[in-house]
Amino acid sequence: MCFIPFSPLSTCLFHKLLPQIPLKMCANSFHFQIDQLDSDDPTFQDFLQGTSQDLDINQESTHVDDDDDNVDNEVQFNEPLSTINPAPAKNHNQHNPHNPDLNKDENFPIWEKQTIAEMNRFRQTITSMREQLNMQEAGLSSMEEDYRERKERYHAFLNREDNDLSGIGSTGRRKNGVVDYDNDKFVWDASLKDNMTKVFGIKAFRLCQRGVCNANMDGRDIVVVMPTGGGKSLTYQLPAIMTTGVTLVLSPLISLITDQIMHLRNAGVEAVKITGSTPKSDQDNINARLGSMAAGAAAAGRDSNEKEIKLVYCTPEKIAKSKRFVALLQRLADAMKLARIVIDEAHCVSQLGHDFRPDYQKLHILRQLFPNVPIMALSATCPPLVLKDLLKVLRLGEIVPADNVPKSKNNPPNTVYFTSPLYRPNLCYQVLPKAAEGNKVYEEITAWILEKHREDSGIVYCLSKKDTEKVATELTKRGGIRTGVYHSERSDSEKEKLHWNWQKGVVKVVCATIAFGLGIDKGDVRFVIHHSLSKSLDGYYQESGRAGRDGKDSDCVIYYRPQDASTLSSMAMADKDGNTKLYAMLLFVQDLEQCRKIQFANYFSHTSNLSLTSWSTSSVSAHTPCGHCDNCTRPADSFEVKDVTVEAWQLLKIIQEVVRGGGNATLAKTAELARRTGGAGAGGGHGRKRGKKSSGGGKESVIMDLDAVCGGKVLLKKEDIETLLIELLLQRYLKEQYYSTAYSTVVYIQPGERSAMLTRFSNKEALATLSESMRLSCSFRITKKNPKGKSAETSSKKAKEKTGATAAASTLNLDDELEDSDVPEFCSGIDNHHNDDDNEHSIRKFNSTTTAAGKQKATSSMSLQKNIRAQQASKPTIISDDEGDVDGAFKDTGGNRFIDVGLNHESSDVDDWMDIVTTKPPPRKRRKIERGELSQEIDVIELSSDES
Ligand SMILES: Nc1ncnc2c1ncn2[C@@H]1O[C@H](COP(=O)(O)OP(=O)(O)OP(=O)(O)O)[C@@H](O)[C@H]1O
Repeated sequence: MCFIPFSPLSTCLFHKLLPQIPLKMCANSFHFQIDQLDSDDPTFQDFLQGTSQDLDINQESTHVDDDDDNVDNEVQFNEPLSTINPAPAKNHNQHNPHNPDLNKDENFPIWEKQTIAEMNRFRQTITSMREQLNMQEAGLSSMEEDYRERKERYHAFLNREDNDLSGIGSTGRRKNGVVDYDNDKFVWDASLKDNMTKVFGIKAFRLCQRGVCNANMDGRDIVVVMPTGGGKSLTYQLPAIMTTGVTLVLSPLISLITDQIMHLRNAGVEAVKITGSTPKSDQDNINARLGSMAAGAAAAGRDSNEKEIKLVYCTPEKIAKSKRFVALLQRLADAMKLARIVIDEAHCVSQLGHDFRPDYQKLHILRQLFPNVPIMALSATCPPLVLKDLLKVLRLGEIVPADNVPKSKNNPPNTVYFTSPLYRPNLCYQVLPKAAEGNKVYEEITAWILEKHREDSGIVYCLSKKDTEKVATELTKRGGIRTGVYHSERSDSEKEKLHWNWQKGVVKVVCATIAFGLGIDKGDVRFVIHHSLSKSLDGYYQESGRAGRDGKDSDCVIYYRPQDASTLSSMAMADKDGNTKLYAMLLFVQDLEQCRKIQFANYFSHTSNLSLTSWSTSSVSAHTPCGHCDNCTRPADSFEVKDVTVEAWQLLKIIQEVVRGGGNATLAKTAELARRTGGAGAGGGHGRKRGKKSSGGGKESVIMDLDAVCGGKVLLKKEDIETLLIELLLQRYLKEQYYSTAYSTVVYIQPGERSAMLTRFSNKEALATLSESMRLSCSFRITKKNPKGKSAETSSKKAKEKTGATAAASTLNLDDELEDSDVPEFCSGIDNHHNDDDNEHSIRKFNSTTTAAGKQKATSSMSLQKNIRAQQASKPTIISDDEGDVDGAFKDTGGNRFIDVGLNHESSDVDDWMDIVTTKPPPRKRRKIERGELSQEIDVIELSSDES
């Protein structure tokens, strides 16, 4: 509304000359409709030209009055009513002596000029006011829309069957001041379901999807932990299409983004991506569309038929690097058009997670830049420290469970935490023994696939790029299986082609490193095979979870042999908590008795904020065996639990002897040595004896005198010895020692902190005095009839009878023992981990459990808690070789003997050198091994001529 002071005379003249313009009288002003002030009107022109000379337009007194309902288009003459008396021309002149006398014709030219100038200024003012008002109108209509929506919700709430007026504040509020997003009724319920079916073709919510959608619709900060394939995408895509504005989704992989965009577009949802690979013209177009959303489409003059963008996908790198994009988001947020920010695979935020991405850490700016925009973090695995880190990095408030959210939003607002049962009953877990020879492994995997899933899609995860190619070739060669290879060195176009071929079923089996799979949305993956162990149980859960996303029965198989542990260990040592995580994985695969589901449940409920209920379903509790995994279905005669106290003592004695002589031994070589295989016969003397010269001339083999060292060879199969060695490692009777060279890391085993509990006995007969509780037992697979011809079942039963109580008692006893040590206490729950980062995984305890047959079996696995403590107590020593020579594996202890038994982790097929060389410390003139020969000769040491 304009207030322009006119002199009373001007008012009268104006009205007289332009009677078509309505003159309104207000309490103290006159109004002319500006619309009718047509500059082309001849009368108006006349007025301007000749008779309007007394208009006194004061530009500076013009102002906008937003409160007035008559908005604009009126000019107000804010003279008092009394002054419009026609008589007052004189008075006017008296009041305003500078005004010329209208009756004097000679003054007209001056007035004319002044008036025209004034009128032009007046017009400009009106134009600028119109613009301002248009913009305000746009803002007003969006506020009206918002208001209408809220009003509807409010009325709907009042009409709810179970409404409770004392809780009103927003939808879904209950009397006791909390919201239950999972169960309360909400005004958008019907529309949510409608859109889910119509747009996404999904008939019913599953897991916590409904609750998450409700919390999203209510503008909450949210953390969602749902299993892979659980349906996390729907929980933000559905609210996105139902709310005003755009949802920003940050996702780590371009392939994943492309996949999501494709699905959304097929569903008719307007989704776009802005990544480094988006062509500039596309980016400009998207930016322009978002810009017009921020400005209000009408104001920006965009095509009204153009669909509004509902989801924008980009990588975290884009946020970290593009100021222009961030500025655009800010404009959207200011215009209340940034509905929410979704962070997919949110565990990548944390360095403690298994997929850390540095650019995710920069996402802390989101809360700073957009304090009012809700943030949603999604993940499939989120251990407590990762969750804690995630909340910290993203500046999210304290978490509250989804069924008990305080109605008032605190500052900072609470984060609503959703978690779903991680147990997926359609996945059948199995650990199969892996043959020592590579060819046999390929043969077995091929046979397994052809027998179980001849026509199905699957993934074979391998440890190295080389392995992926080898396995793929072998599967095709041996079984005609159509395979593809995926690893980080494949080009983008190769990866894209493989994705396409796999989706279409042209490629049946993808042999890949773990780079493959994050976010792959292929529902009918019927099997996931691990050619080697995963580095952690979290990783394994995630990788294996890519099977059966459509809910149909699928297989998850690990081929395991203990030697792989060395390879993994050398890789894990560089990671924070790497060994702790690997040990959990080893406990999983070593266990032949406890249901896999229960193992997962125990692990995750202790290592993450996930309660055990995450592993229960509506029908079964977390500790009810799944009934279909290998351990639930394992025939009783296919494994035996043996008392291995003597064998453990022997192995420790051997390793002790190796170390005493200044040598090192790998797991594989210790197993060979213990069985007196790999070369010459037994010797006497100090337990070691010079063997025959090697054909190379400079090398010398020495075999340990097992009779002298440990009363004879260990009477177990090689693979059983390896299994036992892993068990001893997990129970701190052994520890690892790493030897790093420029090319690789070799893992040796050494006596651990608990070894003295056995090695203090001088001979195996003396072990008989060991109390039952101190004896050790271990489970072994039975692949053939045992040598004595007894049935495996009988022997197994006997063994169990003999050792069952022992194992349990041993566990207890060891726990007691540890109570006095100064190892920190372990606790569960996120809050208890504040000052105990290293203990993250130390709080799980594997219990013996009921098998499918309903029998309580003794387990040889001691409490993992103790294992972890062992880890902390005995941090591995890393010896580094400054020279970087491979042959630097030699360890000079200053004595006369030199023993080195090694394994190169880079090749699992290496026929490792296992000789023990007795000699004085050789002079440092050893042959430098070239890169090409590394895998074959890592531990070869050439002696000087005088010692040969
Ligand atoms: N309620 C539902 N009923 C049936 N199918 C569903 C439901 N929700 C999602 N899906 C389907 O399940 C599949 C997996 O969903 P989605 O990709 O969202 O899983 P995710 O949790 O993101 O998995 P990942 O962590 O592996 O990325 C999709 O094909 C999706 O259409």
